[in-house]
Amino acid sequence: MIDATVLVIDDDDDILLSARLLLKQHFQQVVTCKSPREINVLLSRNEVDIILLDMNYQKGSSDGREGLYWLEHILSIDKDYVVILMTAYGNVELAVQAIKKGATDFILKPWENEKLFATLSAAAKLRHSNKKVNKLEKLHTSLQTDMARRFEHIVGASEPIQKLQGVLLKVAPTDANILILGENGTGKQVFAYEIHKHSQRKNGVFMHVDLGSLTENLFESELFGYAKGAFTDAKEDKPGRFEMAEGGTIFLDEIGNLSLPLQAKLLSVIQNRTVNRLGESRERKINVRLVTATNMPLSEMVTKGTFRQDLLFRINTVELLLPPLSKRGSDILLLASHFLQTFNNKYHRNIQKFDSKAEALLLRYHWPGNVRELQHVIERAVIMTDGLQITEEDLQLNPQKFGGNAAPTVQEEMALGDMEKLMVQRAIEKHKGNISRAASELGLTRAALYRRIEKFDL
Ligand SMILES: Nc1ncnc2c1ncn2[C@@H]1O[C@H](COP(=O)(O)OP(=O)(O)OP(=O)(O)O)[C@@H](O)[C@H]1O
Repeated sequence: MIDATVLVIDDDDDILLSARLLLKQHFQQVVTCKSPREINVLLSRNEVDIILLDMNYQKGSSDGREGLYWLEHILSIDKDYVVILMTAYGNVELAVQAIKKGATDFILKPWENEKLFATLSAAAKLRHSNKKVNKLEKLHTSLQTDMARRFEHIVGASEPIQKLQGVLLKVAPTDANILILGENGTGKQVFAYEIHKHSQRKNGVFMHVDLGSLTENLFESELFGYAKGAFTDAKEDKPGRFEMAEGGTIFLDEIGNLSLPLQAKLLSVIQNRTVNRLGESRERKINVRLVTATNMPLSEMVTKGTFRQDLLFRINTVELLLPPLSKRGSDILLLASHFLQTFNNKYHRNIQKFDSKAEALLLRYHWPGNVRELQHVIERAVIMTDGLQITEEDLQLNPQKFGGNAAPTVQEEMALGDMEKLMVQRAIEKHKGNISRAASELGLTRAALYRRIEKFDL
């Protein structure tokens, strides 16, 4: 039984009866009616998928004009209705005209049952895939809107940020590969999305892939996809992220974390602009714009032999170096006000501003965690503040972070929690704020390390 509702419209009772008898054996629901004037009511009452529409209604008419009129009317209600026209007169001209106006197919009366069934079951398939595409388009639009809301826009009026925005606007519309460098939390992802938003691909997908979180095993299946049976759990064919980003932008974050063998695999995809799903020999062409980011010093890594020079040359057609927050002057206050607004909305608060001492502290502090840290500090302050202004105390900034040498020494009776905090602090200092490296030294994932930084208020 085909899961579709067919509406048959014809002024001849015999036709309606034989259509009903035949079609109800195969289709979930069959609705019939004698006059196209009932179309509006019928379409609003039933979830109709296919409409089988006669071309002539008035006695003696055979030019099919009425049919064309009602066809247009139906498609003006919803262009995705699948309409099959029928007529007793074999008129090729009319068929062509009907198809041009959006009919899906045409059938001659008297019909052969097999032919009618074949036409309608093909129509049901078409309707089904139209519905699927519609659903996916809606999902895509809502994801895009959601994404745009999440990233909003780049906040910053300082000279370095203005310059970067100028470069961004120049290179975004080209298809050049862009490498974004900068410490953790400087806004690499925000810039990557901004590039996408100003590119020719802005209506396509923006696919973010955190390479740092992919294990060696998952890398290929996740990025390039796999064929059914390629490995035990491969129950069906699955496209990889490159294919899913078709026509859009793929943002490969933490590219400095890739091992040399994986760098070679990625290079070959970028060079050939094709992917091979695991377990499949076929090469699939890809059309994606590549944006990459890392907080690691890729040039130094090339010198040390831990990053391939040819891969670096492929990805860095244009390089954007995001400055640490402490080098952005009064952007700190702009960003702080921006986050104050965001969290006022989120927590239904109405805090007006920062008092002058709090502002001075925000400007003085050196922000090792950059914009992300500022965001967390303001969120916490919005939650904790009782008054209408955020004070120095509300910011709860750790004075140890002002100097470099204030780290505590290990004491014999140090509590476990303090010990953990000290280890985390030292690892971050040792790697100059490079979270990925500190995390790998501590044997933690980046997310786990971020949780500890939050927990210990570092
Ligand atoms: N210029 C900016 N304007 C507004 N928000 C920003 C800006 N820069 C960063 N943010 C916000 O700060 C947070 C951290 O930014 P983002 O994730 O882009 O940093 P990142 O450099 O990609 O970090 P990581 O290296 O840890 O992945 C995000 O919530 C982002 O929305």
